[in-house]
Amino acid sequence: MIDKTNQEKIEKAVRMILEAVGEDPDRPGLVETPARVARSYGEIFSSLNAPAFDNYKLFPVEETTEMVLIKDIPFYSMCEHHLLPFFGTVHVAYVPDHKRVMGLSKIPRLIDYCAKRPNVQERLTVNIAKELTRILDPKGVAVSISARHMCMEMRGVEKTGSQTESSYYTGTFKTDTALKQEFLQRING
Ligand SMILES: Nc1nc2c(ncn2[C@@H]2O[C@H](COP(=O)(O)OP(=O)(O)OP(=O)(O)O)[C@@H](O)[C@H]2O)c(=O)[nH]1
Ligand SMILES: [Zn+2]
Repeated sequence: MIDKTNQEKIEKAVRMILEAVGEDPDRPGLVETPARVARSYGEIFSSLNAPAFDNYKLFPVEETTEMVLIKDIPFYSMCEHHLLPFFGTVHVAYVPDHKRVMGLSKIPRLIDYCAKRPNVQERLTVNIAKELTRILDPKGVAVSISARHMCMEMRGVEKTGSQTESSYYTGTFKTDTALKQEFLQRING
């Protein structure tokens, strides 16, 4: 949520942008636009004003499994260079330690937390792994992201449909080649 002062700040800025690009911010279709944009920025960048991610539950287990993998998690973020969206899917795996696992729904929540701020894809990839490590201290984490960047599609080089892939591995995913292969096989199969 954005407070009243910042809501008004964004509204003023959007009004100025509309004027600068040659629009009439007072025409009926646009009069509510600055306020709408301000509210939507409140959602799109919601993690900027949020405290550290603490909305999770850890559950004790009698025996830990091998890799826990959640794949094809959709995400939306904003490129920090152009403030245009980039979006796609995240695959996250971790090997539990300390006989505890994370509530499954909290992993997509954690991804949203990392995504809802200005980003580059590489930092988003690393941040997801670092947050999971902070929370779970697992034996290893693997994060793979495949995304489409609107700054490369609707402007600039205009490479429609191009996909940017990034990955980050820690712990056993770095040291155990077979484990990493299994992760890659599972996300690609
Ligand atoms: N590494 C990385 N680069 C990104 C990401 N999102 C956007 N970019 C790039 O950031 C760069 C910014 O380059 P600049 O030359 O400053 O900006 P620009 O003149 O708008 O560049 P063009 O997009 O090539 O027109 C571009 O090459 C974008 O493709 C990202 O998530 N990761
Ligand atoms: Zn961009």
